[in-house]
Amino acid sequence: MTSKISLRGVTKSFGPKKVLQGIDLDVAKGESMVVIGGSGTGKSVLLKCVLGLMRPDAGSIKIDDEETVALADGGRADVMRKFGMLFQGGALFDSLRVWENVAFGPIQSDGMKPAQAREVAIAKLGAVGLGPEIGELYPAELSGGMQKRVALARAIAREPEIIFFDEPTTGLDPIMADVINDLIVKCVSDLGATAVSITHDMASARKIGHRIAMLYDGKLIWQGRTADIDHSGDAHVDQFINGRAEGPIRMQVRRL
Ligand SMILES: Nc1ncnc2c1ncn2[C@@H]1O[C@H](COP(=O)(O)OP(=O)(O)OP(=O)(O)O)[C@@H](O)[C@H]1O
Repeated sequence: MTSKISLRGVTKSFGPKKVLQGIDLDVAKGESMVVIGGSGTGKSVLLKCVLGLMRPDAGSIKIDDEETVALADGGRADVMRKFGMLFQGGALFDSLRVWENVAFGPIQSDGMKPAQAREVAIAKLGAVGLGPEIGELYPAELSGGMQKRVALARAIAREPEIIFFDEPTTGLDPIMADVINDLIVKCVSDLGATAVSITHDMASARKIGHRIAMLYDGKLIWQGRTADIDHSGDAHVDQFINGRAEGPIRMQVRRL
């Protein structure tokens, strides 16, 4: 089976700081992969490398078997068209109405006429449980949970083949986080999309991931089926998923 996304030997350093030290990762078509790891372990750097927003120092990143690391702007734009993205914090445009936020991709990237894009936006808002009246509001008029729903509607508006979720539950209470997790699962499965998420929320990782990979010290120290993470046999994974202060992972805290 060919992978939708395939990384081999991806490395990235900033000066002397080696953030990624040889990442190998395969995500199959239609699979939902979640990358977990503590703060500062390089989850965002990894995501930016796959998105093409940052260039790795070495290694290969293939999307649909096509090498993307050295692509020039035109080829890069073609690959990016396959992507949808839910940014941490939503990143909605404050000055646009909700429906205009959701319609932004279809209008800007696909050249869809505004009237048709508005229909699409209203349908996608419906898919995340928001009525058409919400489309007329501005983001500032919505709660954090509703903003996340709008951001999800925007991420799926162009029916992307691959959707990236950056800390999708950050800032939400546990119940709203679970609602968003359920919506992510539903939207990804309805689209038949491939999903890659980064998070340190284990409840979210367990709910949305078919497979989980853990990033630690620049490497993916464990990857496997979500159901197997409780029996990983790795002390670092055990400490992380159980949220224990004691264990092989040492947090950098300044002593008072
Ligand atoms: N553009 C950059 N220049 C220099 N250092 C960077 C840059 N981007 C990231 N880093 C460093 O790389 C390391 C990993 O950062 P990254 O943001 O990927 O962590 P993370 O796992 O996403 O953390 P968090 O969960 O807190 O968001 C950090 O030490 C960070 O300071």
